[in-house]
Amino acid sequence: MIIYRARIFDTPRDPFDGGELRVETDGGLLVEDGKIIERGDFTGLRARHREVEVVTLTDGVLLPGLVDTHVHYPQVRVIGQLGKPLLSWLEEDILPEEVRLGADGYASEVAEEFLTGLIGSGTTSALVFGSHFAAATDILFAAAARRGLRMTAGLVTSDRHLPEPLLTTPERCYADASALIERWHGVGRLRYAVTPRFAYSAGESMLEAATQLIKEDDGVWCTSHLNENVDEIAAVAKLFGAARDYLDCYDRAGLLGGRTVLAHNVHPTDRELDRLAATRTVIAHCPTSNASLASGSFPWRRHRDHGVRVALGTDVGGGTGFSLFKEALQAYFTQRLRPDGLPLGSAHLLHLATAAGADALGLADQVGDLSVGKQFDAVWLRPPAGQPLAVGLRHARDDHDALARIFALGTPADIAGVWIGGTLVHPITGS
Ligand SMILES: O=c1[nH]c(=O)c2nc[nH]c2[nH]1
Ligand SMILES: [Zn+2]
Repeated sequence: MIIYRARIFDTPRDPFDGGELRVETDGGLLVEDGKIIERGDFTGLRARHREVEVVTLTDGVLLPGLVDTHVHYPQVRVIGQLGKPLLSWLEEDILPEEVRLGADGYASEVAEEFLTGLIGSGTTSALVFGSHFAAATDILFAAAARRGLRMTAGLVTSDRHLPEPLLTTPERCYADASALIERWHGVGRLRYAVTPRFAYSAGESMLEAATQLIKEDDGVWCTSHLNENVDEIAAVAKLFGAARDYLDCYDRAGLLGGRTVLAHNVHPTDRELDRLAATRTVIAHCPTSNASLASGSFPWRRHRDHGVRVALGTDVGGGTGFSLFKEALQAYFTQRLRPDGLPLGSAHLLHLATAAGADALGLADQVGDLSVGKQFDAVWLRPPAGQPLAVGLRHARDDHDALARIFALGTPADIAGVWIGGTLVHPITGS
């Protein structure tokens, strides 16, 4: 057993529904076998457990592990290709890089870089777009198992409009994905997600192959893209003549539901929002990507008014990095700039980057906050002395203000420690 002593912030209840920032100013978490078994004021906890080792994290703030609901493994080396819209960005910058993952050695290096980027940014759970190559996707799963990441991922599948090496057939998709499910789904912290890239590149039979995989193993997840860019939406409408709208391409195949996460939805119709809510399908909102690719600004109020579940994704490499602090801040900026924008405070941002993601990924019983019974997935933010975040934390008016400083100023360089299931996965430096 270990007691972690820290200033602890988390949001067990959604601030949109009356929840508030929960704070332990000098708190303690008693952790056994990776699970939090007691929580409270440090002095009281210590008095009840005098023999237990104490890890002192009192400088800085301890947060729940961050949850990224949409991020692309093969794109870590091409983050930051600025100035293009979705389809030309994919064709010119992204897909040529994704072809390179056909070489296993290349894929192994990229997998390590990807996981270092995620974990070093405080992300402890993620829904990850794998590679179009089964071997490269297998390499990702193996690397994530070694690092201990709580990861849901899958083989990305397409049968049109992409470079030939990235294409497959519904039969091959089914066989390759079945083998990966057999090997990885439910192993440790890993799960499988069927991953048709988007309706533009995955035709009806490819979507149906995905549905068949889900039907055969009802614990398998599903992820794809939706309504990101106006030209993409027009192209999809031409390809799926019988579909009512973009969402209907997935709906007709039977892919919607509470274990499906669709990225973007920047340009939804009201009918699509109704249908997303009725099926409990989650939208992964990816604001830096939406701004960088000029896809549009996320109509979050309409999603809320319709009752659609929304979580946060970095969408690396359309997004500009792995940090969910930056991503949440961009979500805040986007809503500030919209006439109908949702007012977001720092507690909303923390909830979005942690508990909302855990709920979206069906992990709310395990992670998302630092309550008793949850796994010890945690991020220790301890900015270097004298840096703006250290100054900001010292001069913050109150806890909400301190949390706002974290979102405004926090970067991976401020993260001193990351734990997943009680195991330190990103070293505590200099303490
Ligand atoms: O943001 C995105 N990134 C991608 O890699 C992609 N592929 C299809 N649609 C996409 N959108
Ligand atoms: Zn994406």
